[in-house]
Amino acid sequence: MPSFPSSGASPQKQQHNARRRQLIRQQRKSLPIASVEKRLIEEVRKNDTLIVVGETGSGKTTQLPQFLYDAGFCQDGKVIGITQPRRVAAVTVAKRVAEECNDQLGKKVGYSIRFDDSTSNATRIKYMTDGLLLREALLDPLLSKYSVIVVDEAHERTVHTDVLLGLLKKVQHSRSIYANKNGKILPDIQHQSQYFTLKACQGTKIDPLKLIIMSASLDAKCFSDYFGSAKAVHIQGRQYPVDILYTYQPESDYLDATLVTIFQIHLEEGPGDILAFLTGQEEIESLDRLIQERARQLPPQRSKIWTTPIYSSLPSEQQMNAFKPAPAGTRKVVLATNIAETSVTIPGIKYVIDPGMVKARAYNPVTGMESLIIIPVSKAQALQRR
Ligand SMILES: Nc1ncnc2c1ncn2[C@@H]1O[C@H](COP(=O)(O)OP(=O)(O)OP(=O)(O)O)[C@@H](O)[C@H]1O
Repeated sequence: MPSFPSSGASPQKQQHNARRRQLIRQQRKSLPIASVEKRLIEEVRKNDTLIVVGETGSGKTTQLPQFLYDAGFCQDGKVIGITQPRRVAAVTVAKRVAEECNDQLGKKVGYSIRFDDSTSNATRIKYMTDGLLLREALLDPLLSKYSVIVVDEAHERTVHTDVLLGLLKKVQHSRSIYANKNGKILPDIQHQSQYFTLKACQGTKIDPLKLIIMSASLDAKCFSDYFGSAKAVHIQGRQYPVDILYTYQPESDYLDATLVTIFQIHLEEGPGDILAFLTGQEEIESLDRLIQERARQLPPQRSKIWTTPIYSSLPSEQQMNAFKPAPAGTRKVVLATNIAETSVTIPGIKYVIDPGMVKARAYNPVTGMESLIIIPVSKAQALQRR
């Protein structure tokens, strides 16, 4: 939780808070993105659309909005909006950034997802799902309260993200016309729909909309072409080195292989929590049962494993358990679907097991129906899981 200089806090608590703030400052400084802050801001000033590609963990999601805020992009009460494909990412990142700003969630930094809105009039850095921004655009077609919109994890290419990108391109166009005409609606506006949208905003000061498209693994050229040769910036480096170990042969039963690997790590490797990627609730529950059974057969001092699931249909409060630290001497094993793949940082994870499968929606042209099928992950997804 964020810490505040509270007169009521005990000296130990104040000391703890000061140490935590110091640690967060150091963590922020050590992120690869910290060394390119100036350059990024210059590029955003020069270009209306910017594509930012950087390794997972380089600090894009948490730091760039803070750089933009510090550079004055929230003057005149404007808001920086950051979209995420998943609710859990919007919530956890907003909490982290509020803590980094040493502020209460819902003040300078907040999140807004369907049925849960932590923002207030003071919010200037707003994390939200892409679906939520689409809904906002129905009420305010120029998205006039935003100075910058950051579309994060654009490589996911969900229907919402793709529709949003098309819509944002139009919004940018309308806003630049409006800004160039000093807010006057002139009769030379061709499309009626554009005319009415602009007319509704007559008298309000509207600047061009800055758009930033981000990911660790997107095909920058494809996005750049779509946005009229938009500039792409690559951020080099990651926060921690990663060793990647593969199985010699493909595993026919990846669930069993995951179980074996979890116990190999637990019994043979040093401390650190484990994150295993599975395809859905059923697999997660069945692996959870198998882990409990096997753990019961271990000697008491080695049986301390705490499993915690995270998948989209799990209630939000239960999803948050995955972010809690394990009791001392216990190893946490997070069993997750691809919900934990992007923009979600689970503290304490040292080992990641990726069987390389995902449950995806697929259209069957023979039956004319959509169904969920288990398929190998894309390269982009595999990169995100590292
Ligand atoms: N909820 C959190 N709790 C603790 N630390 C966090 C949290 N979120 C982020 N961090 C820290 O901030 C660092 C940068 O995370 P950030 O999400 O900004 O990176 P990113 O480049 O956007 O990665 P990705 O491509 O996976 O979204 C992480 O490596 C971690 O050290």
